[in-house]
Amino acid sequence: MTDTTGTPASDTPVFSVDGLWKVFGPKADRVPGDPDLTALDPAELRSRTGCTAAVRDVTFDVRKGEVFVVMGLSGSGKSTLVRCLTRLIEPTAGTIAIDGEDVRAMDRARLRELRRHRAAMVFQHFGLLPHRTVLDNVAYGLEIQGMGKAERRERAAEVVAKVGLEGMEQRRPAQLSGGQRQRVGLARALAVDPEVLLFDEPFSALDPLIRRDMQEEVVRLHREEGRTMVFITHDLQEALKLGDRIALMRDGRVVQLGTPEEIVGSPADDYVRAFVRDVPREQVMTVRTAMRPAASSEETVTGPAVRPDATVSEAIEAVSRAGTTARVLDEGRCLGVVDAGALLDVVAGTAAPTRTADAAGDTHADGAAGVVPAAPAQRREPAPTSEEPV
Ligand SMILES: Nc1ncnc2c1ncn2[C@@H]1O[C@H](COP(=O)(O)OP(=O)(O)OP(=O)(O)O)[C@@H](O)[C@H]1O
Repeated sequence: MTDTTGTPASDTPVFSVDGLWKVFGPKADRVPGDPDLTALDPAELRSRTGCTAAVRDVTFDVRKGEVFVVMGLSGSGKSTLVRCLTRLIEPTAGTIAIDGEDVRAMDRARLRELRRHRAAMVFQHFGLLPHRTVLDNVAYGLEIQGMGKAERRERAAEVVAKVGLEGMEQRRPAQLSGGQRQRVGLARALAVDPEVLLFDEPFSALDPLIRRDMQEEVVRLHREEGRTMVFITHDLQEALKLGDRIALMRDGRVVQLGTPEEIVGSPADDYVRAFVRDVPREQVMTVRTAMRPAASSEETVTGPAVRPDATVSEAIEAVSRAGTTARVLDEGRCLGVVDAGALLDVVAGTAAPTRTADAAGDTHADGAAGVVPAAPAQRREPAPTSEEPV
C-alpha cells in the first residue's frame, strides 16, 4: 500500500524489534540466554522448566505507513508479541524501539504517554462505556488526556463521521450492532491521532459480511491517512487482504516475514506451504512473477497493457481477450511481457519462485532485470492495440 501522497511507505521504522522473547513461568529470565533450553521444543521446555516461550527470538521492523499483519494459529504468540510492543506485557529479553526510542527503558509516565498518544490499541472487546453516548465514548481518550469538553466533542464528532457513524452520536452502545460498536472502538483509538494503530483481532467476533465491511473500512482509512497499522489476525484471507507485509508466527517464532505475494509465491517451509495451499494464487500474485523480457521490439508495442501490480488474474483476462502477449507498462515504460503459458504456470504453482523483493526495485530502477525500454513511438502515443493498463 502507499501513503496519502501516493509514495511508497518509507523505510524509517516506527517499531524496531530485535531478539524479543517473552517467557511465561517460573524463573523465565533464564530461558532466553540458555542454549540448552532455547533448543527445546515448546512441549519439552514446558515439561523441563514449567515455562511457555510465547515469543521466541523475534526480530522485525514496522515501517512508517505500512499495514503490518501478525498472523498465526491460536496460541502462536500473536497477542503476546503485539502487547510487548507497548509493554502491556513485559518482555523477557530483547530490544524494542519506537522511532528510535528504547521502549524497555521508558518510565511509567512515558509508557502511559506511549499508549495514549503514540500507539493506540483497538481490541476485539472494545470496552465501551455502556452509559455513555457514542460521542462521549469516542471522546473518552481525549478526556483522559485533559482536553476541554467543547474541543474534544468537536474532535470526536469528526472521527465519528470518518468511521461512518454520523447520526448515531447520541446512541448508547447497547443500541448499536456489533459492527457499529467496533466502529466506535476504532473511532476512539483514532480520536487521539496516534502514530500507529494496533489491532488485536478486532473483527473476529463479527459476522462475515460485517467483517468484510470493517476490513474495507480499514483499507479505506489507511488509504486516506497512511497511518501505520499493526494488525493481528488468525485469518489468512484477512492477512492477505490487509497486509503490506505479513509476519507468520508458529510456536512463538516468526517463520516467514514478507509481502502477501512472497508468502504465497515463495513459502519459507512446509508449514507455510501448507498454510497457503488453498489461496487462489492468481488473485495474490502480480504479473511481475510471470513477466519475461520482450522477445522482439514488436512485443514491446503490441498487445494489451497491464500495470506491474496487476494481479495474474487480471492479466489472464487481458491476454485471453486479446489472444496475444500483454505488455507490462509502468508510466509508459515497457518492463516486459507476459504470455498465457507463464500466467498458467503461476496458477498451477509451477512457476519459478517469485523474487518480489528484487522485483520491487524494478519499478524504480532503470535497467533492472527484465526491463525493456519502450519504443519512442509508444511513449508518445499508445500502440493501436493498447488500452489503459488494467
Ligand atoms: N499469562 C500467561 N501465562 C502463561 N502462558 C501464557 C500467558 N499468556 C499467554 N500464554 C501462552 O503463550 C502462548 C501464546 O499465547 P498468545 O495469546 O500470545 O497467542 P495468540 O496467537 O494470540 O492466540 P489467540 O489467537 O488464541 O489469541 C500460548 O501458549 C498461551 O497459552
